[in-house]
Amino acid sequence: MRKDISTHYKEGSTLCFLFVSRELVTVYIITCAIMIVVIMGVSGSGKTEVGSLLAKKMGWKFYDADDYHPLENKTKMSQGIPLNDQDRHPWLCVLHELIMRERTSGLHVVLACSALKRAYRITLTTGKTPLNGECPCEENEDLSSYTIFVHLHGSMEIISKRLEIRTGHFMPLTLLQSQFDTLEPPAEPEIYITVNVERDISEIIIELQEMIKHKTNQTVCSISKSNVLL
Ligand SMILES: Nc1ncnc2c1ncn2[C@@H]1O[C@H](COP(=O)(O)OP(=O)(O)OP(=O)(O)O)[C@@H](O)[C@H]1O
Ligand SMILES: O=C(O)[C@H](O)[C@@H](O)[C@H](O)[C@H](O)CO
Repeated sequence: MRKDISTHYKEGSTLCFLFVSRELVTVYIITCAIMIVVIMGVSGSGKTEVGSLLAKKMGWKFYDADDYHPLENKTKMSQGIPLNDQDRHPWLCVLHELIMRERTSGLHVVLACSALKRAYRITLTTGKTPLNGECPCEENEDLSSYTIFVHLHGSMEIISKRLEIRTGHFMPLTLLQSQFDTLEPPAEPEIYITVNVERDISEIIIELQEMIKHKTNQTVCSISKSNVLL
């Protein structure tokens, strides 16, 4: 009869199980990669609110891409001028470097980032883009199989109502239409979840936790088994 002698030990994100019988040791190693959860969507869709709360609940790290915009980008937006591909490129490269660094930190990461176009999401995950060439990073790794895009989806009507009452933010409501015009919702082969934001935040978080758990099991955990004869 098999006896589980070590039950399990946890180191980083790897779980190891040893099963010992009279003549055989079976070693199962389950490796779950560090996940990058990008909370994306138009301005006012709730990226900061949902992303920070989700990270807090899960004990994960949280970053807000707005904190990494160069001053010129923030100035432009606050003057009511939408950013273009050239404006966003260096910012996306900085974010790519950030999530690459985080891959070795041992904690899952939540990044709130508009990531409106497919090409922007490619830059985020690979450091490359069909629009502007490669990022000037020392090393680029393709993180697409470890990245889940959570698209916060809501109507122009609801989101503009929320922005009307938001205070102390550089992004004006007048830019909302251009955000919707630029948006390319995520699609296969991207790993993504679409969440309706037109309900209570606590409901959104509960649903997201479940959906992320499900996606994580599907996409980034692998199991290896080996037998050692005694
Ligand atoms: N589910 C929700 N129900 C009600 N209000 C919400 C919800 N989600 C976010 N809000 C509110 O809507 C406003 C916009 O949310 P938030 O600032 O998180 O959006 P954002 O996507 O990060 O915007 P930006 O990209 O412009 O920084 C905030 O005032 C926030 O408190
Ligand atoms: O790609 C973009 O146009 C920007 O990231 C914007 O989405 C703003 O940063 C954000 O909405 C303001 O917080």
